[in-house]
Amino acid sequence: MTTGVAPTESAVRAALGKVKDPEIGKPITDIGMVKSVTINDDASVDVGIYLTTSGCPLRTEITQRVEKAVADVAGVGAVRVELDVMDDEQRTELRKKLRGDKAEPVIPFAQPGSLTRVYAVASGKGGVGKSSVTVNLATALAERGLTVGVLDADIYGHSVPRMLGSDAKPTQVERMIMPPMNHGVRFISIGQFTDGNTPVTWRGPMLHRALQQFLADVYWGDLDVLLLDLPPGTGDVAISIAQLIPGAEILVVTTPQQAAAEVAERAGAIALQTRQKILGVVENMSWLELPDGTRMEPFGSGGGEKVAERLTRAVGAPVELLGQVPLETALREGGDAGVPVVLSAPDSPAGSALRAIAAKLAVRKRGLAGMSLGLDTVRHS
Ligand SMILES: Nc1ncnc2c1ncn2[C@@H]1O[C@H](COP(=O)(O)OP(=O)(O)OP(=O)(O)O)[C@@H](O)[C@H]1O
Repeated sequence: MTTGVAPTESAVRAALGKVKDPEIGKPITDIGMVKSVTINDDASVDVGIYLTTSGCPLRTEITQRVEKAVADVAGVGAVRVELDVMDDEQRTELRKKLRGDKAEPVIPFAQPGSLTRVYAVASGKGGVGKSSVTVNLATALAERGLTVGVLDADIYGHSVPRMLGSDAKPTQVERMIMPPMNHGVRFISIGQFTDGNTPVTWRGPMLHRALQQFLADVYWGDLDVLLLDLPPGTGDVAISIAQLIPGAEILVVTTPQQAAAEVAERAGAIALQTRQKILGVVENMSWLELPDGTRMEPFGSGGGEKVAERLTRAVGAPVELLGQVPLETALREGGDAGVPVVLSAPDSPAGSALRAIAAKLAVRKRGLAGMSLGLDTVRHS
């Protein structure tokens, strides 16, 4: 924006202070990424930027953000961005800045005072739409302005990256893993660390260690919500999560058809055993809307409500049916195309239902999650 007024370095630096690194989510001026600012006589500006790694997949985006911010400063002519890469010392500095000086990474969500709500999405069996619900809720929450992460811990299915429409790999800065982001959602999947579609057959301690790493070594930033896509059924992963993040709450996804008693019993048993709170139930594939507007219920009806009722009795605290999501081609297509239905067809019946569930989750108070379990009473009754 050339105005005849010569641009000042402080104005350019102030503009750079508004540019955030897409992965780290902090201003580039705060994390040592601005190497130099040179204002030339012809009002053009040269900006030197340090990338965290040479293979940084976001170099183009960072360059564009910097160019745009600087070009908007009064008096600035052409903008040139020159990229450089941090050396080891600078990366260590960055890690310390983000992580503090701790030798061993800790799980931020397990620390007292953590403000991140952690929702572990579970189902009694596979194929009920657990990953679809996770990804859509995450995207809808991000749309509402929340900072959201998804950890795909479904070691059998890991479909989160596909459903979020990104095959980007995480980058690594020192021992920190930077999660890629799409549709405003940061995500990490076991699938990003395995070759192709090789199924992962980790069990027990190895799996526990992998989860611990994903929770501690990944730089998630200050999340409002972290959603965990658990493998179907109950087992090692649910127990590990409860140990690693005691405040995580369980969100149960079921279909109307599922044997309510069975699902509720298992989820309830896990919650009691791990002393976790059950956030609520989402019924998926509830009905199919026919062209004439009538509803067909291929999987029967009432499953979600029954699961919620039984869970309420099992844990002795109210468990709500948070919503019912109809069967819809747009939802499946959105998952396949990597654009969740809450974005591709937000006003479709499934898109609206999922957004309404996200709205319920969004208004829950930060930091209170899992604090009052009320389960001790149940254990003794
Ligand atoms: N409401 C719906 N309408 C149409 N298709 C759906 C709906 N919910 C899920 N699907 C489709 O059903 C298939 C299974 O869904 P998804 O992968 O989300 O289930 P899952 O419970 O996570 O399965 P797994 O745990 O085995 O990975 C996907 O192809 C998905 O697009």
